[in-house]
Amino acid sequence: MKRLTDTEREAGLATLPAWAYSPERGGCISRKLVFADFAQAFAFMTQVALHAEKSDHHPEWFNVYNRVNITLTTHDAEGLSQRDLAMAKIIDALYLPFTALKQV
Ligand SMILES: C[C@H](O)[C@H](O)[C@H]1CNC2=NC(N)=NC(=O)C2=N1
Repeated sequence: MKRLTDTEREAGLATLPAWAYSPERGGCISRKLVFADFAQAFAFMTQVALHAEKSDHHPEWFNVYNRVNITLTTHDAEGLSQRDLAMAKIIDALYLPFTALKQV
């Protein structure tokens, strides 16, 4: 898997406004998500995990109660690849139904 060029990365990130780019570890993107409670957070993580296993691309993540912080990078590419952008899109889509359930 090829690492994205600066132009490819900028074009890709323009379609992922919730994700922040960091040059750490050759390049990665992260997003922080909030849920109504732990059950909702873990239900979401289960859906992401099933997709990650199917596509052999796995998130680095941190969960405490209703918060999930996710980082995506591609080891083979030593930075950001198309696979990270594809995974970020899926994560955004899977998160959407949970935002409606969030208690404010
Ligand atoms: C051997 C296996 O295919 C690789 O280690 C896969 C597994 N999951 C992965 N996940 C992520 N995020 N980046 C990778 O480069 C990666 N590589």
